[in-house]
Amino acid sequence: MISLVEEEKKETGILVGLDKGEKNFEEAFEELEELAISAGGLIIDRIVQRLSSPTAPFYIGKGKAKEIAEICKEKKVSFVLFNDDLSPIQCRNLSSLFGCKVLDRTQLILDIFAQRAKTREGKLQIELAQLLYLLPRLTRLWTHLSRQTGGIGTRGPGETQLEVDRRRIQEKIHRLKKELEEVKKTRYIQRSSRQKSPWPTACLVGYTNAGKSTLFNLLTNSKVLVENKLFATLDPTIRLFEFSGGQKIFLSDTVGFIQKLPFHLVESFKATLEEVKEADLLIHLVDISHPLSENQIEEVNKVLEQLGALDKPTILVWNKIDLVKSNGLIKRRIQEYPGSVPISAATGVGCEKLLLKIEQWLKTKRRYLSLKVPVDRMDMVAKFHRVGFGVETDYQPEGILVNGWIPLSFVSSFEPFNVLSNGHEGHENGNVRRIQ
Ligand SMILES: Nc1nc2c(ncn2[C@@H]2O[C@H](COP(=O)(O)OP(=O)(O)OP(=O)(O)O)[C@@H](O)[C@H]2O)c(=O)[nH]1
Ligand SMILES: [Mg+2]
Repeated sequence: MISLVEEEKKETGILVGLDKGEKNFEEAFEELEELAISAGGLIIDRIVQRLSSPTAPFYIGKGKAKEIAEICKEKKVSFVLFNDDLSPIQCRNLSSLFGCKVLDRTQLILDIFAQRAKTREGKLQIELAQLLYLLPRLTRLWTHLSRQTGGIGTRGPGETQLEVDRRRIQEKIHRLKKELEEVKKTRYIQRSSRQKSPWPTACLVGYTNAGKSTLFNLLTNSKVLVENKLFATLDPTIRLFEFSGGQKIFLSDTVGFIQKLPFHLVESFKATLEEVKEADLLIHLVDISHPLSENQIEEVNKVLEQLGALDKPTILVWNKIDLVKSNGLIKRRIQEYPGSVPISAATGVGCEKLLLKIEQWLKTKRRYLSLKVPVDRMDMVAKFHRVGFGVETDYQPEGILVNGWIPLSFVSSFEPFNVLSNGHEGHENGNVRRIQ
């Protein structure tokens, strides 16, 4: 529970939205408030201006801007947060009129990321995104910010770099990019050692707060931070998950997506998001209880497209079914999205079905082989054991009989041997089964 003292320490701010008549304005505005709260702010007022399009100098029109300036003075607010991105000029005009920090959606998201970044990679990426965003906005406006002592929108390079000229920022961007290249190499080495393993990687993706880390923890018995906050997870975590039948899969929990995810952020986080790009399977989690769940799917798909990962095999998972009162909604969603799976990562309901589905998918990546290997090729028997699962061996004087499930990419290396059966039948838990 938050104590009153903590409440007092929070920065107070006003939300300002421009309602251009687009659908879902209200929800996007609510999401902005959630973001502000996630960043540690306290929202004391929400102001909506209806205009068909923003005005160039003041975004919401000069009259409205003056009204807000009055409120800022009266209530001593420390920031005014806008629901869209502001141009550098709008930002400068508004902050000199309000006499406090003026933030837009992108800056806020960057700020949350800066608060959450824990690893060196995460910190480098967010710093790069902030500097890229800052560069075109580097005007006199920032001198007033540099006097602020921390707080929303000023973390990271804000306080220290603002008075530094463009050239030095560009140098820093260059350096960060180089450091990130190094990080990328390390990640690449880690990933290629995983790729040499016979087990594929599945990546949990989804809108922020969908429950990815909750499901990850449940399945892998891990303790990744779970919070009812936007962007709780920034750094990817990977664990090897073993099914009861013996198959395994690398499971990766990663950063959540959001609508209008700042472009620089996606660019800077490419090293992290490469996990998504390189994954063999995506598990797309959706909060079924969210009124805009379908929009969230679209937003996630947009980011996946930006990453070139939209065409990957994907299992759509409706999470948080424990929060849904009517079974009708769940049934409808499954009909609308054939093949999707309803679960509750919190209670574990439905997770068995999800695992079964992943297991079925894993099978499609493997083939059942049965071979007779000459006795002097024990190395191949060892390889069969290393890459296969459900492997059975029978030593006979004229050769070694082995059978089991082999990844498709390894099948050709066994082909020179006497393949007795290839993809037709398999032994599983002692039962012979026909495989399509
Ligand atoms: N009722 C209910 N709550 C859930 C369920 N799954 C997750 N939550 C809650 O939803 C909130 C967000 O969960 P996380 O697992 O942190 O979500 P995430 O997708 O990892 O979020 P980011 O890392 O921010 O992208 C937490 O408060 C969880 O306890 C569920 O099945 N039912
Ligand atoms: Mg998470």
